[in-house]
Amino acid sequence: MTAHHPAEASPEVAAEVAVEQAHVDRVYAELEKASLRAADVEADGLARGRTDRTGDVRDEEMTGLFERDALVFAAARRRAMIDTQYEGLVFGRLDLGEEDSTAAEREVRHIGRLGVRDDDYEPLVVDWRAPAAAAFYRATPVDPMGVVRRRVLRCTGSRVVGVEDDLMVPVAPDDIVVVGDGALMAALTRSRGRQMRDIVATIQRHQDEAIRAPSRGVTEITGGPGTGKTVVALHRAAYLLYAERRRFEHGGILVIGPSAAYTAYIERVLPSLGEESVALRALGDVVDGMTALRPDTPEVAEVKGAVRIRRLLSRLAARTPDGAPEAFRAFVAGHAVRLDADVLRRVRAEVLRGHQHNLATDAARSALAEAAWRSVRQGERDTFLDAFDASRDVDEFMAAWWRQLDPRELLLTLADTDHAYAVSRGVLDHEEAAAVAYSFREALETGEWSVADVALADDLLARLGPVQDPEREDSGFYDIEELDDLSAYGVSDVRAGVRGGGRADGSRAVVTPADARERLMAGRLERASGYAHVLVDEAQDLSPMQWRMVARRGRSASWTVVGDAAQASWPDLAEATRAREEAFSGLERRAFHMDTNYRNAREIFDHARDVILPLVPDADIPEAVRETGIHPVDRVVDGSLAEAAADAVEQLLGEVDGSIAVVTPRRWADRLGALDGAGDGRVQVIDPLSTKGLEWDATVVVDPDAVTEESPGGVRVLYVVLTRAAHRMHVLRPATA
Ligand SMILES: Nc1ncnc2c1ncn2[C@@H]1O[C@H](COP(=O)(O)OP(=O)(O)OP(=O)(O)O)[C@@H](O)[C@H]1O
Repeated sequence: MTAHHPAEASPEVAAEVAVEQAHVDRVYAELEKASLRAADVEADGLARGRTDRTGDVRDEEMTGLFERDALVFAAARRRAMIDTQYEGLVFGRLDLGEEDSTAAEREVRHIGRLGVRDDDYEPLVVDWRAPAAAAFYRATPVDPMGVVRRRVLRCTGSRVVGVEDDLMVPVAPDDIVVVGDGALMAALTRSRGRQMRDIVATIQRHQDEAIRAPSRGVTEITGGPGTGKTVVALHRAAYLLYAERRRFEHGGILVIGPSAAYTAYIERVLPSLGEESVALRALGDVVDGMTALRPDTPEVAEVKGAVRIRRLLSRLAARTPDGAPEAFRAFVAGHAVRLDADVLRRVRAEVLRGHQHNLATDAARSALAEAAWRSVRQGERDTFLDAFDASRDVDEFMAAWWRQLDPRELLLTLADTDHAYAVSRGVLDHEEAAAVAYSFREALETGEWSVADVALADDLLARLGPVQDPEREDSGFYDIEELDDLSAYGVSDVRAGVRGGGRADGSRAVVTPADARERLMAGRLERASGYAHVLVDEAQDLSPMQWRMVARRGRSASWTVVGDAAQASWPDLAEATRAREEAFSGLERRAFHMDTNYRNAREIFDHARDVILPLVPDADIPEAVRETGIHPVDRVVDGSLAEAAADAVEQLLGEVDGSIAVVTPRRWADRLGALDGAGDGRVQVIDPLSTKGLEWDATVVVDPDAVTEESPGGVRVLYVVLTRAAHRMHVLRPATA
């Protein structure tokens, strides 16, 4: 499906390719030289610069040279990575000048993933994010910005394999050759792999405006399916890191997407643009120390995601923990002290008004001492308090009465239905409380948290504070070395093995109850760290509780927020919008709307549009730019659905070069699982919700009515599913019994 191979190129194209190849060769040669030179400089150059100083000027020269070479050296290393994994380092060229200029009068400027200069400090390649590259993306025939011709180079590693030109002036000067059918169309018709690619060579003008918008405040990017929202947002992250490197390298950029399948899908885009320092997190992976892939049922997800659950969490956090003593009895300074349950409850409530539980051990001890003194009031107060402080009985009591509480432990208490009823009185009805209790029993059976649980744990973490290490005195002076071994503190890398998405067939691993609990409690929950910029994709899907969780990580951040309401799977948009507005309160806003669908062939998108519009008349419908003449197949299957799906896959494997998804609701997942990995790994079987944000060359959509029925967002989720295919789509419906 690739449009041009050098072998097929006309002599005219071949000549232009040769011209570009000569320049690309120069760039690589320069990088090679600089790489060797920088290695030398690294070895001894800097030291010589310091000792053999002949004055400030020389010193500065040396430093300047070192810095430049170090940069180029880093660039050379990055280039090695780019060559092995991505498309070419140099991807664009501008010919700048007057409409009737001659070659000698025109400036030629090459654009690439990073900037490279020659020995004379002349730019051989301009970084795509530099102001000098803006015209590459912004020039149009209406506003050419001095550009006569814009050229996109297609490279494989260091080899130029094709060029695509756009003329920005009505008539090309005589010595300018214009070849190709336009780079954008060539890019869009290409086949898709398992991971998203960058679009750095073909960013469109309106996309560039969103990418280079100032970082301040909140930048909202909206638009229908396939309009490039995600890819634009990721290029924006790369741009911000370039334009304001100091600020963003310190605070960092957090990118949040809907699922682990999504983060795995997009994870190559930023490294391909030279940026690796961005934190990519799925919604089940936002809180350090906890990872969740499992979805709840739509009903439970709704209960866990709505703000009213906070009342329940607040009660959980304030409760006297299970197993805590009901009364305090001790001899202190010769007095028998007795504090009953009521007094203890009052002391606890009083302390929690001003402190987070896990950080309040000292405050609780002091408050208890005061209460004890009030109950005695004999002798010297200070003597009493000193004795209280030194008492072993008090130590023992405190260890049981005010032990450290892990948010996850509190959540798991809800697995007990009676307890769930008790703490949810007036907040949840009986049925809801029972469903929540059931969901935590599922966690205890599977050893897996649900995605919605993560936001609940984070809320509790904000109330309780992080769990504190056991007192240092306990571990003894000579044990200090062991403190480096974090496993002794229950810290393990829970992030391992998360990639790759949920199990499409809904199967469960078998685990013993003890293993399950250990897995649920593994690692340590960490307090939210603040980021300088937070980018939220598929923002329409965040529940109010998830917005609160994300907001804790962006208290002083600027934001990029990407979404499309018509693709929402969260049912109460109004409540979610309120929670989101709280996160952004007072920040300046700017909005970008994308209205061209670059993904779906028009025939496929028309099909999806006809499904959504009758039910969501105000859906944001983009214009699909690509027509193929190939209509999707939509048919009722009389015989076996699994066989029909296998046939469709077989056919599509012959028709497209790239990736294929079989999207199936839960009820058919078992029967279709065998197709996963077919076609040498080109075929993926996936559940409807996990398709959010992803795309394939072709899709087989199984039982669309069941997709709607099983999904929290109903037809909106079916709309997501029907807009994932770039080139071909089969929709298979079971015959009704
Ligand atoms: N300027 C461009 N050049 C080449 N490809 C592009 C361009 N803009 C978008 N695309 C391609 O269009 C497809 C859709 O982009 P993307 O996934 O970012 O859309 P989206 O708006 O986030 O979609 P959705 O909301 O449906 O998940 C991707 O394959 C992307 O690479």
